[in-house]
Amino acid sequence: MMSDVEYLRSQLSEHPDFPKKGIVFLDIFPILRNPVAFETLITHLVHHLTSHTIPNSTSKKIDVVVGLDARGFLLGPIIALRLGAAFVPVRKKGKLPGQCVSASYEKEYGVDVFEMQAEGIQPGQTVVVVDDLIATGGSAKAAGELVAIQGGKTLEYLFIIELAFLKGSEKLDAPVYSIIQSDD
Ligand SMILES: O=P(O)(O)OC[C@H]1O[C@H](OP(=O)(O)OP(=O)(O)O)[C@H](O)[C@@H]1O
Ligand SMILES: Nc1ncnc2[nH]cnc12
Repeated sequence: MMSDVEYLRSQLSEHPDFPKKGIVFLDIFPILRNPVAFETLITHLVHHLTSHTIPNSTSKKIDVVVGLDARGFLLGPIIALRLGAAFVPVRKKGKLPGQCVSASYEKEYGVDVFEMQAEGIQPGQTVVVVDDLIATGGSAKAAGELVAIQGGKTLEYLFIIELAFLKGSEKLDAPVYSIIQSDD
């Protein structure tokens, strides 16, 4: 029988030269189109978070799930509801009302800015950051900075896919958990 990981990997689709030449785009949407695969994905991530497997974590209680614009919004709220935690979005600059904190991050061309509402995280709260994929780690690093500015403690960064050869996890201030690692 296939493991969860093998099953989820079999559901991904690869798109060479998208959105531009030289990039192999890994598409998670086939998983979301298939309710059995989507349930397997969410159950796998929630089980990971609730089964004492976060390295160096003294408490398994998670106060806040932070999801990254845009595909982290498809996973974060579901995980937060299953944990009984808050969901807080990180959005691209200029989209969130009220007082915000901001952090810049590097994209392939130039810089972009992420924001979080200032009341999103209280000092001392425990946080996991969720996104579909980590490539260079720039987006996740900026999200971690927003958590730290607010006095939150990031316990872990969670992804479906890690492009391991880019070593994005080395930029981050907490452990990374990814279901699928891609080495090319
Ligand atoms: O590790 P990094 O090099 O920062 O790249 C990872 C980010 O890139 C993708 O989003 P993208 O910036 O394409 O934006 P989108 O979610 O709006 O499509 C992906 O969903 C991550 O958020
Ligand atoms: N190769 C890739 N596939 C999907 N999303 C990405 N975001 C950054 N790199 C990506």
